[in-house]
Amino acid sequence: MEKKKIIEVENLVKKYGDFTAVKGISFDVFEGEIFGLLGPNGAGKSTTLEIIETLREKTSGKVVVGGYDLDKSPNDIKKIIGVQLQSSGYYPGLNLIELIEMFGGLYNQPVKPLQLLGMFNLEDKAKAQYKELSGGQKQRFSIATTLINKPQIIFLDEPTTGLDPQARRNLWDLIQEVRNQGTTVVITTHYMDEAEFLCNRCAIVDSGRIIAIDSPDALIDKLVSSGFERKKEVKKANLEDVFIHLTGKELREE
Ligand SMILES: Nc1ncnc2c1ncn2[C@@H]1O[C@H](COP(=O)(O)OP(=O)(O)OP(=O)(O)O)[C@@H](O)[C@H]1O
Repeated sequence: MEKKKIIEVENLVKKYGDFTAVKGISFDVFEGEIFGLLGPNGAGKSTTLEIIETLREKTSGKVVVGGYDLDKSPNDIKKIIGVQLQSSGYYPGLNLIELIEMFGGLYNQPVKPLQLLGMFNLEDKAKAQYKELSGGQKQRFSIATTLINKPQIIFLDEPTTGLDPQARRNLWDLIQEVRNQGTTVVITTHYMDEAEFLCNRCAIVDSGRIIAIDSPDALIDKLVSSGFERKKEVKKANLEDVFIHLTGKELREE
């Protein structure tokens, strides 16, 4: 079956003054996949994401999201996407239930705060304020809020940065669950293990260009077939396995 394109990016360019941060990149995201943008600091990942999210002006190129052209129908795009807010967007006086109700009001959507919080293991924190949450809980809440307007696509910019191994793995499961429920996920990350675990396909971005795009498996196979070998023999476990084995999989932040 032909996979349906939900995001089409063609020859996207972004200049900041004389500096060209995004140098004519093109890629498609298919419906129902987890698509990763990987790359070193300053590669242009966030810029690209923010343009697709309608939060930043592009210099040139074409972007189509859910069939809507960014130049003609940015407001239609806004309605079908879910974006993580900066922490400053969470009014300090409100608890998690009240925040979800407020966003539901803004999006004109009926919400079931406790059900949403339950999906993200936050029902115990329903009456807490955002600032009282641990790092992992904050990330889970911010991903939960991306779902309030029942979007077709959510965008996650480095969702597990700064989290401990248990919280990261827990978030990976949640992101997969969101995708399994039918939402397309676009994610940026610096963690290659994360991309390998989560992404159906990923684009590797360097200095504003896409230098490779495929499934993690295919990218690895291509490197191996070129004769690449790891210098050190790989052990059957790594230090993270030791850590998880010793400290368990349960979340520690509660
Ligand atoms: N508002 C801005 N004005 C000028 N230059 C900017 C602006 N925003 C980003 N840049 C520059 O554009 C380049 C790409 O930045 P961007 O944040 O998109 O990279 P990134 O791949 O997301 O990096 P990181 O992994 O560090 O988040 C960087 O060189 C950055 O300094």
